[in-house]
Amino acid sequence: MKAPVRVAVTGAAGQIGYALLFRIAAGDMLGKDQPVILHLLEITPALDALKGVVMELNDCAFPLLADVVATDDANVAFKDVDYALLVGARPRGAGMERKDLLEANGKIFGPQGKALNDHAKRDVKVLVVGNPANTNALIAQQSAPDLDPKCFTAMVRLDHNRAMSQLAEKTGKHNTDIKKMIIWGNHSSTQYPDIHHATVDGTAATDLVDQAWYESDFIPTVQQRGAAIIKARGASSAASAASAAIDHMRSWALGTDEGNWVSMGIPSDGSYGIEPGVIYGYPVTCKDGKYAIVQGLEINDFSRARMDATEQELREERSAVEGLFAK
Ligand SMILES: NC(=O)C1=CN([C@@H]2O[C@H](COP(=O)(O)OP(=O)(O)OC[C@H]3O[C@@H](n4cnc5c(N)ncnc54)[C@H](O)[C@@H]3O)[C@@H](O)[C@H]2O)C=CC1
Ligand SMILES: O=C([O-])CC(=O)C(=O)O
Repeated sequence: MKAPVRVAVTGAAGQIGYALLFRIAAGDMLGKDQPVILHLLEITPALDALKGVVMELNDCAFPLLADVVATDDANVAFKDVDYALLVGARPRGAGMERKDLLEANGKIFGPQGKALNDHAKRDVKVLVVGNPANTNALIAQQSAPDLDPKCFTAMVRLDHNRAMSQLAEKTGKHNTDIKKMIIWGNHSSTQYPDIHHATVDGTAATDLVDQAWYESDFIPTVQQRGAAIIKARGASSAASAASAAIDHMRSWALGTDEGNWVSMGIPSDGSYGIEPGVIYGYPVTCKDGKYAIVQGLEINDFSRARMDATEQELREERSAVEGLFAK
């Protein structure tokens, strides 16, 4: 049996937390041979609710759950952690854009970035889920000068999965037939779901669907899916978000499949002409616990305009939060 690894989850008593913790403890994220110690962070008023979640975790008698730490202190929550899923943040309501949450949520991520800087393992893998995820990840990263910026990622995997599902439905195929989907940019309504490199059961996706459907149906459906869920459910996506978080971390830790890639929000290194530093959705392959941007893809004018628009939004969000980087 492997030695246990430490996995921090913030907002552990929230909706996504409730859909996430039990799957991590069951081995869905890091494998059925990897014991985990869960470190659960909540705000003080939610500690009672968190106690109930811990009771339920214990009641599952999971073979892989080695221990649980429940706390309202980020310094305790991030002590020696190998993985950190930063979920705890307010969700948006109907009629809001995710960036409207920056004021309420941005201030959470400076102190948490600093606590990670001071206490986490030096190769910690951080996934920011709390919205607006890309810019919150930037705030955390900028507040952790002693950690490699590559430790910090934001979730665009839910968008990636949504895009695969839409394309599968349109072409009458299964999700597993879709390869090489891309979400470029921000987890927001400016994100650019790109099918120019995608294949469906080995055939180029662009040969199977027409431009009108791509432009006027597929792209807006994927961009607006979060809002559509809020309208239908009266609450933002939780189970699908938790599932995407599991997918993101599993790909990063255990690797991507040969001949395929996934989308991750990562600090830009300037690839594809994107402003260095902003946390931008890129196609990546993962191996041995590291991700690498897929290079050399041909970008046409249609794609370029959309990649630039979502980059522009990320630059604006960055300008708005520079005061929130913790020293
Ligand atoms: N990146 C993505 O694809 C997605 C992101 N989200 C975002 O995830 C976040 C969480 O969503 P839900 O779980 O549905 O919300 P929720 O309101 O059910 O749960 C959030 C939890 O975070 C806790 N919390 C608040 N501040 C905290 C702090 N400083 N430290 C630790 N915990 C804290 C709250 O007490 C609450 O229990 C929201 O910002 C939502 O917009 C949701 C879906 C997809
Ligand atoms: O739309 C929201 O606010 C929640 C979210 O990020 C998503 O479902 O993609």
